[in-house]
Amino acid sequence: MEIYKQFNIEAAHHLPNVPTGHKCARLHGHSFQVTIHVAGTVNEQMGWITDFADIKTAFAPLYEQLDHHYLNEIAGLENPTSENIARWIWQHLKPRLPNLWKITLQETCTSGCIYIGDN
Ligand SMILES: Nc1nc2c(c(=O)[nH]1)N=C([C@H](O)[C@H](O)COP(=O)(O)OP(=O)(O)OP(=O)(O)O)CN2
Ligand SMILES: [Zn+2]
Repeated sequence: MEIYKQFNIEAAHHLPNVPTGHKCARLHGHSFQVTIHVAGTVNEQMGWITDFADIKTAFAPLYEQLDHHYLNEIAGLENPTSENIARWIWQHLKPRLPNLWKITLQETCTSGCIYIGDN
């Protein structure tokens, strides 16, 4: 079974490697929606896979680094595309949340990224 918890992150960025004239070369902001998916078996005593609060606790240090920040200034996010942000979250979260299964990162209403690790 799979459970998830959503987080909203307000952040600014620009994309440094886009062609000249691309709109994303300019500084702009997004209300990113990050969804952390965890998979596992249901503990029958508790009736859950993992307490949602444990997902929140594991994600908290990353949330603090990302929310209301300029993403390009974060080590490893010099080119903060949806793909690179999702991968960065995975790399930092997986050691703290071993049953991490999938990260969905919605950048705008119509665009985003789904990442299940580079396995
Ligand atoms: N594969 C990717 N393509 C783009 C990314 C990305 O992270 N990965 N990022 C951007 C920009 O950050 C841009 O702000 C968001 O893209 P886009 O969907 O083009 O934004 P709009 O809301 O302006 O989309 P419209 O549907 O044209 O209104 C660009 N590409
Ligand atoms: Zn953008």
